[in-house]
Amino acid sequence: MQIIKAEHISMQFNMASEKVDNIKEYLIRKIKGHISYDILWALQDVSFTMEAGESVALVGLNGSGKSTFLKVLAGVLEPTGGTINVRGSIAPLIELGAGFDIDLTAKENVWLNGAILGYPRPVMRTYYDDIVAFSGLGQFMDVPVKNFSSGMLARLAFSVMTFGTPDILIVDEVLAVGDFTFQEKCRRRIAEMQRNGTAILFVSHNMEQVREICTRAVWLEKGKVMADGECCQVTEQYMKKGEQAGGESVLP
Ligand SMILES: Nc1ncnc2c1ncn2[C@@H]1O[C@H](COP(=O)(O)OP(=O)(O)OP(=O)(O)O)[C@@H](O)[C@H]1O
Repeated sequence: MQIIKAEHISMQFNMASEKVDNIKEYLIRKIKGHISYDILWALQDVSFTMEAGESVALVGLNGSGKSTFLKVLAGVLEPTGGTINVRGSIAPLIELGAGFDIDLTAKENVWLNGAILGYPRPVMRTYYDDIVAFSGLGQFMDVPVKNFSSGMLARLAFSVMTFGTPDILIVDEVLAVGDFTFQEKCRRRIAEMQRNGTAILFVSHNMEQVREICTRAVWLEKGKVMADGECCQVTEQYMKKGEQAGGESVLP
């Protein structure tokens, strides 16, 4: 069963092309129509489908459009063009700390995120202890998350997003900031979710991790799909191209 169907997706960003020193100057220029923008196409005519239970990696150099595409799929960004159909629930681990209120404690944020994900309070009550235990942050649950390190935030976010069995788990580079003990735990949790039928959409610059978790890969470059196919083949093509470019930028 197809759970994601994205057709001809494009995403345009307007990048201010001159420096404005303060908000007052910005507003005056904006009212006078004196703000100029460069147009950047972060995604261009990207079509993508995903079957239930599949594990797909998005690979590509910095700025190639991976996070933008995940945000579009998760409904965080409205694409400039194209259509998207998603069947089922998405647990999005996209931006570290997104979905958290930094002034609230870790405990309050667990409840907040449970509500955002649509879990009733009695369900959250049954999951709460497991979420805390998995995060390993038991003694920090009453601390506001603004005082958390990026690794602690990643632990909390991963724990909150991966309880239950969402239809699709989106993981964007979040594992990179956790320490090796937590990365190992996350890998085991992802494998367990895969066994339970959750589809995984995974972004990482670590090709070893990508090959371990995914069977298919999609390679993005300058917002376009360069290849879509068997994971080892696509990642090899992608790395070969990178080596040939000798570290040259492929930013849009
Ligand atoms: N909110 C935004 N406003 C303006 N430009 C943006 C915005 N978000 C992304 N971009 C631009 O879109 C392009 C693609 O960015 P994106 O974050 O999707 O790349 P990425 O492949 O995830 O990169 P990385 O591997 O560095 O995380 C970049 O040039 C980036 O500057």
